[in-house]
Amino acid sequence: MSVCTVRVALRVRPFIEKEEAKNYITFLPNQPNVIINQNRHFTFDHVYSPSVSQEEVYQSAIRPLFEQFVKGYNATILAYGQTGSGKTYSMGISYHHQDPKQYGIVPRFADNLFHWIDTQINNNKDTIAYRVKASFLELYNEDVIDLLDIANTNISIREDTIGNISWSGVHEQEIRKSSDLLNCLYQGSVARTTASTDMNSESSRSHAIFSVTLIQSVQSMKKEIISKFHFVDLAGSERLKKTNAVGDRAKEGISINAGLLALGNVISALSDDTKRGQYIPYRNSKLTRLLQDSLGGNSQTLMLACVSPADSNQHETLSTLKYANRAKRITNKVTINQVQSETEALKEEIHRLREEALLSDAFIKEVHIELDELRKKNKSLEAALRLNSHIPSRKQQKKHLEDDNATLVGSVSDEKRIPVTPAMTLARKKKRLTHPGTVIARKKSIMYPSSPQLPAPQQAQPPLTTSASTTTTTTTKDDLLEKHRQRIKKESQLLKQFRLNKEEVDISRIIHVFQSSIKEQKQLIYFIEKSQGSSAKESLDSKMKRSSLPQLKQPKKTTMPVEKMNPHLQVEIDRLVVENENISAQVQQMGLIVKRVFSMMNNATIPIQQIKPILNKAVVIHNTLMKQKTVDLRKSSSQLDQVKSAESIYHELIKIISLENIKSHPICLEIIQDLKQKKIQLMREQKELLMERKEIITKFYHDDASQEEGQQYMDERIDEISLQIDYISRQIQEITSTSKQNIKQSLIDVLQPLKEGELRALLSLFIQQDVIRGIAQSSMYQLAESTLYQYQQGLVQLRRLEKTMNNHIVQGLLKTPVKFLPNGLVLISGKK
Ligand SMILES: Nc1ncnc2c1ncn2[C@@H]1O[C@H](COP(=O)(O)OP(=O)(O)OP(=O)(O)O)[C@@H](O)[C@H]1O
Repeated sequence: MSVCTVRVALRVRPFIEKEEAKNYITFLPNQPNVIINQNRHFTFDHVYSPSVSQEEVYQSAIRPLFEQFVKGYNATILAYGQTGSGKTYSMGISYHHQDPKQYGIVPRFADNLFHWIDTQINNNKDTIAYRVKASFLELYNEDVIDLLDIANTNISIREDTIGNISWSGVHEQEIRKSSDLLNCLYQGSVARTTASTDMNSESSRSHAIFSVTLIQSVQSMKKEIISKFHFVDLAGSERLKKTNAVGDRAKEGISINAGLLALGNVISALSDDTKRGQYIPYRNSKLTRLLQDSLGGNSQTLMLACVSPADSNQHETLSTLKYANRAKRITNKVTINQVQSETEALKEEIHRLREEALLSDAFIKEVHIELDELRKKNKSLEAALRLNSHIPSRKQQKKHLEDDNATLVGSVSDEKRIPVTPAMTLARKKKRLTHPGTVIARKKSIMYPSSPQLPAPQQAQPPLTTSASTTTTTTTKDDLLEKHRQRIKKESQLLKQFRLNKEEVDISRIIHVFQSSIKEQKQLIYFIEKSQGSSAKESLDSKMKRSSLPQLKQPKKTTMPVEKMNPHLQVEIDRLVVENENISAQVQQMGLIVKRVFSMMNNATIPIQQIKPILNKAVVIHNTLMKQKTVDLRKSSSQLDQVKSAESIYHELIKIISLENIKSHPICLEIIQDLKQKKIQLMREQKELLMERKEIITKFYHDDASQEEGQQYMDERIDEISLQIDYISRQIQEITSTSKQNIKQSLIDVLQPLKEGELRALLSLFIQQDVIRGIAQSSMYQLAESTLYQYQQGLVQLRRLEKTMNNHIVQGLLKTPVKFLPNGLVLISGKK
């Protein structure tokens, strides 16, 4: 990584027709210096007088950037200057010149690039593949427009983890030859918003960014070098009065100035050594956001400051020179974008995996908790079963089995008391096949191997209860328990047999036998629970609950005794169980996301922008969840609860998204504080200017023509400051408002804590701004009517708010008489 400063080139265009050739700029031969009015010196990297040709500008200022661009560095040229100062002409963005000598920077760059690629291909003999893409964006009234695909509305600005800015969703045209690039330029410049103003018959009313991407694929090393070149033609900075702009044109002017003001603030922050490393207000406008990489980021940047030589534009020229002077001090940190695509992909993958791991960890925790609970329940159920039906504990069972095995050798079973389980049947079949010498003790009884080392059949067991031995028509709980006990015993015997005769055993059959056996056990438990009434319901609930654990693998379906269940009910239960599982998992995911967002918001080092994708993810989850809500959930109240909790989480999300909480993010508080300070400072400045202006106007009435210049200067400054205050006010309002629909309420919130003096200042400021705008749009002597009308309208609007304003100071203030003075000032006095 290397550090380089923003380079600045000054270009002074020739006089144009309507300008009086009265010069005030002095050029020093062979030196990059200019002197304004013989007293202000400026030094830049390049200074071009009106006689310098397009070719000279390209070769001296742009060619070095081109050389870096093809090595893999990003590059940006920013054309800055007042309306009609020659930005579009120099950049060549509005490509319609027939004379090649008049070609601007971009057409020359196109030729340069494809000539270079041809040479490379000839020299490198196909070891590197070259691809060129172009995009063309326009920023008009804070809307980003894709000039190569006007219908495209998917553009967004993204910042990766190391701060690189990328624009996604922008249409990128594949370029194969120089003329393709020029076609793009032409297509885009036709679509660009231009209009005629008093200062330029074809004035660009927007900021335009033409970008060329070069992708060099080094095939042997499987790596790519991607570099971008942005050509930025900024809209002209203009003052409403000077351009005589009204209506839409005036609105454009305000928006253009707001963008340029934000750009100026970014330049100031970056060029101020005392503020190095501090917050840079890139987010204040789309222009600065789009250009974030070119200012203080990973790009070699050249500012082409364009000025008019005309004396009448002296003020604008001076302000452009000051602007450019500040830009000189900005340092960028540039790196070659090697294998950028691969590293980006890996970074994203790591980020994604980290997030997944976080979620999985949480799920696993939840699963463990639920498992523990289930284990506890299982224990108590077993204990209850033992209590009810004398089932021996596992320890007892083991002992019992050992005792039984000891007595089983050579014994014969009683067919009435020993139920035949599938395992036993298998044993019988297996014996028939493998041990021809089996002795069949009785009809229907199980078979026992004649081999002495194999376990012999047990003796008939005495009935556990009297009913078990006497009742054969109705199966009682004790019958079943007895059956259960016998089955355990037999399974154990079978296992022993299998262990001894491994080579003859088909393992899949063993599994099958044990599966049937498990099913049998479940039937038994179900029967017992059913016979215990409410306990059956509990069992079903617990099964449902067990199934609603967050699933790391495929969810298991609840196995119910098929012959005891209504098949429709079984299907319905299965469906609900699966739904329940999904909802539960999603609710947990959302919960985690909300927690994460809250913790992120309390961390001042995390930019708000990083939080947004996570919120979006949560909203996607929420939407799927809400679709499921339409499913008939009457049968499951637990699911309704889940949906309700999902809704409450969603409302939390909505709050975050509507900036209610982001507002209290430390960065936001800092911005608001900063803006308030700036606003107060500007208001003070404006007050002083208004006083000065008043004096000038007074003198002006005394026919002191020499004051005209001063008055004009004041007007312009007041214009500028009003715009800045306007812009800052809007920003404060945007940041402090809870939602767009609720601006009135938030205005009250902003006004309520203000002291009376501050409120007066604020209101008078609003009114004065109206008056100033009125002055800008009408002539000095006819202002009274229109301004008074505007002023009255403003008051009506404020009074309308009065009802909703629960603040006696505001109410009192609105009743205060206000005097409209003929010089355009408004007197708000507390006294009648
Ligand atoms: N160096 C130059 N040589 C000859 N003519 C020039 C030069 N610079 C500008 N012009 C002419 O001056 C006029 C205004 O220039 P241009 O449209 O480029 O201004 P601009 O700064 O882009 O204005 P806007 O911001 O309003 O778009 C055009 O007619 C253009 O041809």
